[in-house]
Amino acid sequence: MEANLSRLLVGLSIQISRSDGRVHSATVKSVDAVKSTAMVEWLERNVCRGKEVRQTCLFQPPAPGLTPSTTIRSSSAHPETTHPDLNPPAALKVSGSGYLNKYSWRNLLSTFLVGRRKSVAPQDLNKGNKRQSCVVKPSDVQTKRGKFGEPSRPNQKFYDMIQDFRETLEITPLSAADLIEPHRICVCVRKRPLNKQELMKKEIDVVSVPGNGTLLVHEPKQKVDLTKYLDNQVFHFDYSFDDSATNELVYKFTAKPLVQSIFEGGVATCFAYGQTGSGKTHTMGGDFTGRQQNSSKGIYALAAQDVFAHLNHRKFANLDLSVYVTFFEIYNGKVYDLLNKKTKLRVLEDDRQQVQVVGLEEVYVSTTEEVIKILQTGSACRTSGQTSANANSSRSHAVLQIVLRRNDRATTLHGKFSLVDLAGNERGTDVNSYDRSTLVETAEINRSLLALKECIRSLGMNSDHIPFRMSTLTKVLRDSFIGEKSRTCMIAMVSPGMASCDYTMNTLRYADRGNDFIKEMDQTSYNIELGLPDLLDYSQKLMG
Ligand SMILES: Nc1ncnc2c1ncn2[C@@H]1O[C@H](COP(=O)(O)OP(=O)(O)OP(=O)(O)O)[C@@H](O)[C@H]1O
Repeated sequence: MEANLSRLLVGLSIQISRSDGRVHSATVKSVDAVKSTAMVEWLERNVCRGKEVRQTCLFQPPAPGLTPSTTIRSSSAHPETTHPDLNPPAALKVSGSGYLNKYSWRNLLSTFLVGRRKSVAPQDLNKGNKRQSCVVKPSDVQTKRGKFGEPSRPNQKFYDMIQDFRETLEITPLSAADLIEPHRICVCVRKRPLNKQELMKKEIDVVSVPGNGTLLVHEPKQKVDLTKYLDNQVFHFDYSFDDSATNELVYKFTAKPLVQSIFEGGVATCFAYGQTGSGKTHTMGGDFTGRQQNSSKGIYALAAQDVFAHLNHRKFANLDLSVYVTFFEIYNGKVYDLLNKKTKLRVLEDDRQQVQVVGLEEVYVSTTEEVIKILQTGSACRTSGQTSANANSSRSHAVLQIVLRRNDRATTLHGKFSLVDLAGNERGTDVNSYDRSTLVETAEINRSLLALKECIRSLGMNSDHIPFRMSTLTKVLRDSFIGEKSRTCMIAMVSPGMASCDYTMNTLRYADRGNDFIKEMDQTSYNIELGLPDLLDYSQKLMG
């Protein structure tokens, strides 16, 4: 290349593509006419980074859907969209499979439609076609080698891509001092740390939690030509907790705000949802030290502690209330009382549609310590009856109810808080045993989780019809879904490992209720191939 022409390149703003699929702008800083290369630089989290690229790559046309000025950004205060050359259908056509999938697209939309979310540069996600990747000089994404020249972990390349991506994320972790927003339905996500086994296997952590309710899954994928790329999926929730969050922090933003509502005569429900081993019991029942569970550190005990604090508060003292607890398990559609030797109980509905669990033991309690004792007895009963404790416990729903009753003759119900450790959401095909009982068990779990989702969805849409008869779980929790004063919180737990990626995506899709805009979009059965202007138009209409 001519030296003069080379010099003209200096200062040019170009789009570069990274091996993890991100495409972003960079500036040409210098050219080497002899080597026919150019040095390009860009800022990444305030750090200047650079690469040497072949000059020929600078003259490649932009990849389909990527005009140099295509930018979609959101800021926490003012959603801002700059897309002077945005070509909607092409802009959609950026994922490895050709189009952003429905979930990425929903989240991409909600990223710039919901102003309170911080930008995680979703415009840079899911881009990984061959033409874009040609401009990357892979010096800093090359596979790192161990002592003997072998890759230092399986899937090292994906690990590097994820690390590279993380460097660009703006992290705003949730802190105890953050404001708690009132929600009738609150949906959150919690990522657990990699466990010992996963660390030993050098599992890759594929989940990032930048904060502000956002969670990213870096789904490792491979194209037909064996090129590896990340399909980065963005999800938004009311709160997202990273692997350093304590149970106390999770409690503060999820179940704690519901305690007051039961003193105001409401019905509150908190669900822990997720695959086996994702941390449901850890969150609800308390941390494990080896096999020993510290029940005082779980949401069950923290909620009980707050209930007693409220009971003694002068604001509620004149209500003259007493506290009772029930603890039961729903397994294969049947209810078993964990406070009465796992007695099987019947669920009946009277002609006023009141659902009763006949004979359920309701124990009077006056301190948190008593509740903790009851939890320990109940949990032991839950596991002692099983031969394969973990597999079985994860395939039943455990429900702790904290009931407030007036000290009148009829001990009238005042308020109720149900805390539910749901069964693992693994699909039937993923279990090891295929015998009839396992299939029945799986079908029942799927049915109840689907019913739960439908009930929460109907509740969110203020629908007159709540399909609570679809399963025993929703029947038993019927009063959680009806009435003005019902409040619900769902905590979706995810495991961070690459091996759990499919389960994690399932969990997030289940919990991803999106925002009101998304709900309305669902109702109008929108087409994911709508052009961007149509969607912006629609969103503006919705936002009034
Ligand atoms: N946030 C966390 N921090 C540290 N360890 C955790 C966390 N979440 C879970 N764990 C650990 O992971 C393991 C599995 O967690 P847990 O038993 O709570 O999963 P689960 O979802 O209830 O599983 P199952 O459905 O089989 O009952 C436990 O050893 C637990 O201590």
